[in-house]
Amino acid sequence: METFKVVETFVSINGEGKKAGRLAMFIRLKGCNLNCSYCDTTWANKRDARCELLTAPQIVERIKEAGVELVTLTGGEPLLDENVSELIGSILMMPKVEIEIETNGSVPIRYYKERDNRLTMTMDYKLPSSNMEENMCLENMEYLKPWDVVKFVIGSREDLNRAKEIIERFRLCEKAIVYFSPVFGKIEPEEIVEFMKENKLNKVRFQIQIHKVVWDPDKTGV
Ligand SMILES: C[S@@+](CC[C@H](N)C(=O)[O-])C[C@H]1O[C@@H](n2cnc3c(N)ncnc32)[C@H](O)[C@@H]1O
Ligand SMILES: Nc1nc2[nH]cc(C(=O)O)c2c(=O)[nH]1
Ligand code: SF4
Ligand SMILES: [Mg+2]
Repeated sequence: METFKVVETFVSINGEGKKAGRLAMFIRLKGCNLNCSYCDTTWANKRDARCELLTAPQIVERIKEAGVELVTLTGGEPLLDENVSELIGSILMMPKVEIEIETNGSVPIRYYKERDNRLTMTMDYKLPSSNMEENMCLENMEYLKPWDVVKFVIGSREDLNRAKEIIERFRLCEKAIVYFSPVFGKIEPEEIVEFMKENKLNKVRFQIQIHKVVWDPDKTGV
């Protein structure tokens, strides 16, 4: 049976996005195809990162034991695993369980177009300060569902202007739920809110990573 490279599993409150504040079980898969300037989980992307090789039934068992109804599948970049659909399918077999996939915007999401709102894509659009913008898979904008999230992680004024441009070009606020989030410690959160006010970004939501306020920002497993 196929196995998945799992660098950590833990229960915490979801600290980001539409499901923020709810208990969630995190499944973090190893490895990423990008190298964002601000990445807070570079340890999970290293070739020699320690991981468990778990089958889908083993992962499902952990979720059942934890008794949570929300699963956040993240990484690294979770959609790089060629068998990830099998894992998603197994998790969705559990009644009541919802999955949110944190994906970096560079991997096609079209394979997941037949899905209901128990499967949410929380997709980043990587801005200039990440140094990864050229890797964005723009066709993904056509495969967003109204319950999906597009997240702009913002580190500079240039990022803010670019995010606005992208939102307008792809009419993102009509297609999905749009979030602005500061690169932790890199930009004054207030600058983002001021930009939203100046530009009347009524449909954009602002967020801060809650887990970095509750715990030490460098702590893993929370
Ligand atoms: C660690 S990534 C893993 C999933 C996927 N690789 C991605 O980038 O979406 C999860 C989320 O954390 C965000 N993130 C990473 N480092 C951050 C930082 N220093 N400040 C704010 N958000 C950060 C990413 O932009 C992404 O939205
Ligand atoms: N508490 C908590 N919430 C999160 N939401 C998305 C996370 C991620 O790393 O993808 C994350 C994380 O690492 N911790
Ligand atoms: S895509 Fe996600 S995991 Fe990969 S380097 Fe960027 S923030 Fe880190
Ligand atoms: Mg994180």
